[in-house]
Amino acid sequence: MEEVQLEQLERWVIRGTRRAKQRLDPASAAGAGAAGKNGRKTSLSRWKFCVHADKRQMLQELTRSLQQRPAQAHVLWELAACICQAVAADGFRLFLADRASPEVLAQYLGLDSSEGGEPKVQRLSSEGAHGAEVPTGPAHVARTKEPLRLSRAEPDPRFPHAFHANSDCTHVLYQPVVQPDGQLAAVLELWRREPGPPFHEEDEEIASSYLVWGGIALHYAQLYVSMNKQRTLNDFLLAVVKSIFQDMVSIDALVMKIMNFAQRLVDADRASLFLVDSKTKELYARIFDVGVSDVVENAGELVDEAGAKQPSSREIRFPLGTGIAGQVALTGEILNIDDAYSDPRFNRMVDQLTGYHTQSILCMPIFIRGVVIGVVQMVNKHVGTFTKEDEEAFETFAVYCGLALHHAKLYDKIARSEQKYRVALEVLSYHNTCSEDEVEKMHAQGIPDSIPGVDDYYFSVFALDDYEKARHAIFMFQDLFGLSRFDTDSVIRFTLTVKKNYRRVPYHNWTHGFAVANSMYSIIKHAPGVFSPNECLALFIAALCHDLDHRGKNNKFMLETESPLAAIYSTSTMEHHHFNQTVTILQQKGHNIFSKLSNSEYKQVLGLMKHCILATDLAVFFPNRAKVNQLLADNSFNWNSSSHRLLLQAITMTASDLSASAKPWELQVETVKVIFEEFYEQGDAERANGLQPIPMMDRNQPDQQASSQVGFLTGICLPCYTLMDQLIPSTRPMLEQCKANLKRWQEIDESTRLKEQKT
Ligand SMILES: Nc1nc2c(ncn2[C@@H]2O[C@@H]3COP(=O)(O)O[C@H]3[C@H]2O)c(=O)[nH]1
Repeated sequence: MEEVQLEQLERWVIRGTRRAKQRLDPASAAGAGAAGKNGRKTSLSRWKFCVHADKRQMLQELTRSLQQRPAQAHVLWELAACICQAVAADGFRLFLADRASPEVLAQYLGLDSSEGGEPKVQRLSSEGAHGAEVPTGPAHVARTKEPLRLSRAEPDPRFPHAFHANSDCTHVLYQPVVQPDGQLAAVLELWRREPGPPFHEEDEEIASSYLVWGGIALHYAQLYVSMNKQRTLNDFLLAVVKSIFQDMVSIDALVMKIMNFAQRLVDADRASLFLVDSKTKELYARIFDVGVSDVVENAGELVDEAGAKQPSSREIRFPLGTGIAGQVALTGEILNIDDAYSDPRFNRMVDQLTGYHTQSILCMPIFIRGVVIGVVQMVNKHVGTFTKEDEEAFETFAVYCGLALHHAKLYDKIARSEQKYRVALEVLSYHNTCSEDEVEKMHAQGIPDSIPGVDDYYFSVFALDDYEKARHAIFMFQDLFGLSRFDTDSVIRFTLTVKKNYRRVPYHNWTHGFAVANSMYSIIKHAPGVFSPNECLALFIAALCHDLDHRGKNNKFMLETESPLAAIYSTSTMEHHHFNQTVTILQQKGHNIFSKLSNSEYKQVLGLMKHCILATDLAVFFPNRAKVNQLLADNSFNWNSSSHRLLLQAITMTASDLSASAKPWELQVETVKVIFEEFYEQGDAERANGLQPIPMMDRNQPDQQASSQVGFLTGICLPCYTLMDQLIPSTRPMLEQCKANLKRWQEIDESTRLKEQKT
């Protein structure tokens, strides 16, 4: 616009249009050219200076009206008024073309000021519907997309009814309004009365030239309208997505909102949502008749006067495959039907039931993971029938409807399984907590003030029954921490419930849990001041609980057999579970032994306990050992560093966990017996699962025991107690006994080999 004169641009466009016409239809273009030569001068200069020659002004006016009301019909109306003035016509009529069937014209009557500026149109059809006569001139121009000039004095035999006897117009010019894509947008009719001159080719040119500019305005009008529409749509979709994530509870309201918007978007009279009942292979109305004031939501129920929901006797439900909706549900394909009653698939039953008259239908499937779960139906477009554009817009909404429903289903599922989980937990907690009788009994019996020898590194746990072990555990707790900061009943209850939550497996049972707690007690007792009181608390309770609910199978087994536990925790699977079990017990009524701790202390102790229980995974020991070794080699172990202290706690946990290897020989042998029994049970289970157990777990290779013990003590236990000896020298008896046990295992291994060589 800055580089080129308006008139120059105009000439180019007109010439360009002519050339295109010539290419399409050389004969008629040559004829038109000849007529031009024989007729009056066709120079544009003649009208250039007339009323609206300043098209800049016209464009400005059009732009202004566009901003106020960017509807295409209105822009055309404004343009027609300009042309009418420019060619000095006495009046005009504007016929709008239907994009789907351009030969169907509707007369645009401008804006109705009585209805707040609503556009008024009168539909015309070839039969002259609504009493309106079809003017044959516009119909002809709509077909040919060529201008047409008629005069009363020179009747054209093709249009015998062009001039009414009672109308005073004597000359008419019909001008097609064609869009850049070649689609007919409208036909403009201009007329003159006596004594006005007939229209000439020059008038056509003037009109064409205006239409060039009008085309630009129209183009922008459409861009503006679609941009606005898109913005509204985007805003709405964003709101929908937000709602899906934010107010999960009001999903019904959300679906309703989506339906309402979709209905307005495609200008439908009613909208409904049907869902597939996969059990009965039926469709039923979930939301029916959006668009009327008393929408029936969940058509299986109706709301009575008092507001109570009552089952409806007229629930809308029909078999899959019946009707348009049923067809869409069955095939998963969109159906856009102009006249429902002339479609054999239409199910008239619903109209009979509701008394409503269905005309046009736009029906769309809703998919969840490729399966049709329902259909959305838009009924009766207010003007005309549903277009391709409606289909496209509607498709987006169907996707969002699906998304909302999918979320609703998932949410419902989650809510239900949460309830189920709670019920299961309730049942479990009843069976997995100790009885009040047991608490009472322990209470009545009392906790001894001292138990000689219990803090000895070589203390034997085998002499005690399960109940006595619990009593000893409570004693050790009381001895380490006193009972002033703790509720005695909670400590008793907690210990008895921990006992109950160890399974009856050969090795990882209550005896082992108790033995590890006892070793931890001995370490703490022999090293006063090494650990802080809260560290002691975490270490002792972690040791007592460190194998809660162990199933006698290791982490590798859990992973290989795809246990749900391994799905939750891919590393340190069982250790995470042991810690979770500990927390679960603490949360049971009357079990929170830490209830008197301050919030920050509680948090600290629980955090340390988690660290300590996770440290019993031997996979964690190796890197820990390397780190501590390095610190000791560098002489940089810092007792005030919290990370160094965490490392020390982790090694102390391992030392307690493996303490059977540091017990006198008879106790070591007794423990190894049950360890191997458990290993063999795992080996059996692996075999049953089609896996080959490692030799140590293969009950057909019992000769492996001594050599495995040599390996285990050399590779893990000795390094652990050596570290402990360096960090806490009072633990030396553990190291010494471990060395002695290793020697015995080496001897046995040696003799086993000799026996093997002999046979
Ligand atoms: N071979 C062997 N393994 C042991 C012995 N004591 C403990 N373990 C293993 O060391 C592991 C330490 O962590 P877990 O208690 O989970 O499981 C234990 C056993 O798998 C033992 O005396 N011999």
